[in-house]
Amino acid sequence: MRPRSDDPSRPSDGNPSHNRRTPELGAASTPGNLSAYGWTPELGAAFTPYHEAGLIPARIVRVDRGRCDVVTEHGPARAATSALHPSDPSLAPCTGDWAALRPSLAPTPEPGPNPNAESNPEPPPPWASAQPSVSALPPLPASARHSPPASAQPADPESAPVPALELAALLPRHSAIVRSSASRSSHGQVLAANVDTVVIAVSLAAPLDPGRFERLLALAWDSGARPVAVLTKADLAADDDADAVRTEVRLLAPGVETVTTSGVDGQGLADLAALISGTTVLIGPSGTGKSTLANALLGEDLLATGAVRAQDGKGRHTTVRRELLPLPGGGVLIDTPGLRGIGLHDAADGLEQVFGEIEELARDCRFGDCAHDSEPGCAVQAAILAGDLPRRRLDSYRKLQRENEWATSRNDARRRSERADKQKAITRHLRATYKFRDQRP
Ligand SMILES: Nc1nc2c(ncn2[C@@H]2O[C@H](COP(=O)(O)OP(=O)(O)OP(=O)(O)O)[C@@H](O)[C@H]2O)c(=O)[nH]1
Ligand SMILES: [Zn+2]
Repeated sequence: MRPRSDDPSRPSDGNPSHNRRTPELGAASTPGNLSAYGWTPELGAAFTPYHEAGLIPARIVRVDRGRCDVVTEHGPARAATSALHPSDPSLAPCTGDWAALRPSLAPTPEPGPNPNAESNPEPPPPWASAQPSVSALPPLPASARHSPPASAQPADPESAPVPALELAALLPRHSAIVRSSASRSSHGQVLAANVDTVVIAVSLAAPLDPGRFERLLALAWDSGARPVAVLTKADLAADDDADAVRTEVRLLAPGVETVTTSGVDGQGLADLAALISGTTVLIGPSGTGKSTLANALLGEDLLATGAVRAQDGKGRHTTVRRELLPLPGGGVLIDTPGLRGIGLHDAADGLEQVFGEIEELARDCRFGDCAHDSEPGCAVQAAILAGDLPRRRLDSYRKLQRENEWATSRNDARRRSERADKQKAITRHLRATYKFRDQRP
């Protein structure tokens, strides 16, 4: 089992053994430190130009206003995100992103009381002399080194000192979990980047909601990651009921690996650990046991489960910390609050994959644009009549398509209006320029 010393988000709890973290960090700060967070030779190759420019690679652990927690070869650090301001929020830095860091151009204020710092002064970085393998990289400025928050409460970003590092660029993502945005804006919001495995939790203690499962499956496929279905709370289900749900899930998700688990008797947890690889996220309805699974995979109670969850001012339960945590068997787990209760966004490809049998039938419809209603020669309706396709599947497909089209069209409308705004701004600028020129003597 890997030592957990490089875990940037482990809360300090006053336990003196945890306060010995800094020297341990040094020991773990070989390039292997970053490979525990998913660094690969391919990323190394993609990073070459940044490396040549003197930038250092990092993975984003958590983002808050203007700052983010990252992990680098040298250990955890804090970096400003202000140098990156993409007009499309879906390109904003997010948990799981790989980034290139450079020393911040912003003046570093006097080191004041840092709410993130531990009470004991930090010794000089042990990697500076002990790790020749990393000395080729610029060492982190002292003020950028970062200790995990002293409590689960996130530090007030306004009062924290300006980090001495900033994100200079994000590496291209190979996958992303995107949520359709809240009503104020119509951009998709990326909840996790560079995800390899999406674990969809389905509770055996409640009746299966096929539509909800199909929606999550579409989202998983659409992210570019590999879905895995986990049937949780096996201890609460009669064997026959569990078998029925398993059969239905396999029908809904052909080719998707399925495991049955219980957080109470531990069944299936090792199988799940063996099934996931790379960067993993857990999605599923509230109360299905995601935190319980996460804790089992992590081997520690790092994430709050239902019983001890904090409540925010609105009386809602919230998972307090946004995290990216290395797993004992390799790989990392991302658990962000937004991943809970996720919707659908631009997931057309994922939907076609989930409803592959309908797409296949539709190829035999007489009309290319058949809506599968009452068109003559509709192969989909024929399959329903013949009992080969449950009507519910077609209804669910349509419902999710409508939802997806709505999210997509909102996004398109937004892009159009942004283009128009930009054009107006240019016109205004030109007008002002002409006016200035015309007024000159
Ligand atoms: N009997 C039984 N209870 C479980 C199991 N897994 C989780 N629970 C309980 O179910 C409740 C919800 O579990 P969580 O792990 O917090 O569920 P969650 O999916 O993380 O919930 P949200 O954070 O609301 O999304 C808790 O009371 C757990 O103790 C299980 O396998 N068996
Ligand atoms: Zn048809």
